[in-house]
Amino acid sequence: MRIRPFSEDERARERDDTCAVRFVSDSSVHVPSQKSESFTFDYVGDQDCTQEDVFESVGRPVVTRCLEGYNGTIFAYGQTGSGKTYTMQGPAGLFGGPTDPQRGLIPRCFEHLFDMIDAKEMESNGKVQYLCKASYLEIYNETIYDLLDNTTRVCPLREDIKKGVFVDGITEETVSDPLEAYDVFRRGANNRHVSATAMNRESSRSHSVLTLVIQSLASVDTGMTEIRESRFNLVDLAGSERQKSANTSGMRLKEAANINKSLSALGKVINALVEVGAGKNRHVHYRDSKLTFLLRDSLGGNSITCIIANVSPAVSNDVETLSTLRFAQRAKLIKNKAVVNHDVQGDVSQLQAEIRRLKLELQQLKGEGISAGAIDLPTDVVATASTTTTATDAANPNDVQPKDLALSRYLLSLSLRKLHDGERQKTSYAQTIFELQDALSRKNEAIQQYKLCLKLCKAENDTLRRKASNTAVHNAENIALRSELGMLQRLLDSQPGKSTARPSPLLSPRVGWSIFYYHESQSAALLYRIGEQLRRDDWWSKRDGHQKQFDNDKLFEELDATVSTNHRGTQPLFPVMQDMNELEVIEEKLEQAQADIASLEQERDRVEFQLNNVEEDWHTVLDGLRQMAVSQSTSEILEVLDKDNIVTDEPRTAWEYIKDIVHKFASSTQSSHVPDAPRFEVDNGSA
Ligand SMILES: Nc1ncnc2c1ncn2[C@@H]1O[C@H](COP(=O)(O)OP(=O)(O)OP(=O)(O)O)[C@@H](O)[C@H]1O
Repeated sequence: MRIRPFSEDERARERDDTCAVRFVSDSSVHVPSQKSESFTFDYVGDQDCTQEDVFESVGRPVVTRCLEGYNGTIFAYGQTGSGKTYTMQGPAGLFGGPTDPQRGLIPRCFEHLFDMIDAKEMESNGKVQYLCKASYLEIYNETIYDLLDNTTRVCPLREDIKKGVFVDGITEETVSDPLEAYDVFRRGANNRHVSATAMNRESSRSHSVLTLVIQSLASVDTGMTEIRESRFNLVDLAGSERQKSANTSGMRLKEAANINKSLSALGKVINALVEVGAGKNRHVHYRDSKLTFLLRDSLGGNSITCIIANVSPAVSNDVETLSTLRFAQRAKLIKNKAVVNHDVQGDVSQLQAEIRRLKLELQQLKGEGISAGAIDLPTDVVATASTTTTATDAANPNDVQPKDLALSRYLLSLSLRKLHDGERQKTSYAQTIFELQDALSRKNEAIQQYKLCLKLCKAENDTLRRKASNTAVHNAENIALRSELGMLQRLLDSQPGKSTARPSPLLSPRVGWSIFYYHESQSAALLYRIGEQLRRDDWWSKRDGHQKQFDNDKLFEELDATVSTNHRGTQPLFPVMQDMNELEVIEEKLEQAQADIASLEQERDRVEFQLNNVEEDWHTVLDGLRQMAVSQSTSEILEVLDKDNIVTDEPRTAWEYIKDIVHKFASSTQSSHVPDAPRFEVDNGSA
């Protein structure tokens, strides 16, 4: 674990420069502001830890083992801006060469690697030769790019039984000294996706993997050639970040989402491997991300793997720091099984010679009382040895040379390696079987889901069938209703005084009920109900998707058109209600009309009452006039009436009428005769 120094920004922002991580001992720490959890690591570098310190504790041992033939991987893991790139490469843009104290782990590993290669080659007097090839890739937005190819070529990830997981078509450049290796590294690093985020001005937006394939050819005494090949991965992961604090958007947000997704896949793989290590039966989802699939061997297989957990000293980052420490602590529980990757080659005569020597070796071992079983040789070797021992013994028992002992050890090591390889193969087959079983169970789940879907579809189908048969019943009912309508129509048409003309929509059975417009209200009410039934059927038919059978809307329109053209100038008995709203409007109008009628009737009563009063008044007037006529002449009566203004000017006809009556009374001998009360002409407007 490595804590980087405070950055300028953090110094300005934090209230004091107390480090968020406290040392409990040389190799264990805790984060006081969070839960007091302690973490123990192989090495803890504080803020003063140098690049040299990191190299000595991680780089040197791994490079040394890689030269022996082991695969090796070094990861830098941590929150964005925590110092991963600084640790692996050095300060941004620095490729200053072997003298720069700030250069990171990668350049230092190159230097150590080639120093050791030189030393070994010299020591072996040319019997051992090394070959180094470098490739450099990045995983950006879940796509693998070859960083040594300026065309930013996308490379597919493939799997092969012999080669394992590999990047197809990636550029591999042979490097024979640190300077050539620096050059490859510099070119690739310049092609990386880097951009400024709120947390880091030069944030790596991808995971980068620099791989050195180290091969060695060594001539052994027997004239055979031993080949060793190891892969050394130097991985600078992209930093995890919280979207909120990273303040990213658009493309940056997509990058961040992909980074977080692949880091979460890495976390899950680590967790699963820890559980597998604890004896649990877990499937490890290497294929969930390109990163975990590419580095499958480094994570849980044949590799010596180190993770450098980079953390920030700032208290404001303590949540991320805690998460990094927990990740590293879990990863530390994984136990990989690293083996030397070697093979032996030789021509036929060399191999035959070796077999002869091995037989002698066995013979000697037998002579020394060491059984093949005691050294756990493969049974086929033992069998071959026992069939040939007697003959060899008899021929020349003293022929065994002391150097055959070395050969025997070699044979033993070969056998053990074979066993080891067998074991590895068994493990890999077991893993494949496990993966297949997992895939199978997922397929089974999918099949179950399909079955469920099928069941639901069938149920839906049955419902539709049932509805279809309901529709058939409705249709049958419709036909019956139509024939009933036809019959009613014929009945009504045959009534005297009724029109026998058929409206044209009757040609369409569905519109048969338009005969309302020609029928008595009793029949029309019945037909109206039938029509409503038809409309309801029509709605159900539509709902069930059977509206194709009748284009009812058109028919109803046709019906309305018929109403307006064919009703022979009379109002239809029952208007066609296109919808309930129209019905409501008409009902409202009806209510309004009824209210109007009621108020008119009131008015009529009032007027009738006044008329009665007027009639009574007239009787009184006539009585008065009659009495006056007994004692006074016509002119005298008229004079009195005129003088006292008894009869006003309005209406004038009343005055004329009174004069007429007075004359009549005067001329009448029968004073009891009472003329009728006058009738005034009332014009329509003044009612
Ligand atoms: N040990 C250190 N000493 C001095 N400066 C450091 C150290 N570690 C990191 N820095 C500085 O901190 C800044 C961020 O570091 P760096 O870019 O390595 O972070 P990172 O973890 O790679 O971030 P990202 O995931 O965003 O790429 C850089 O300016 C770097 O130079």
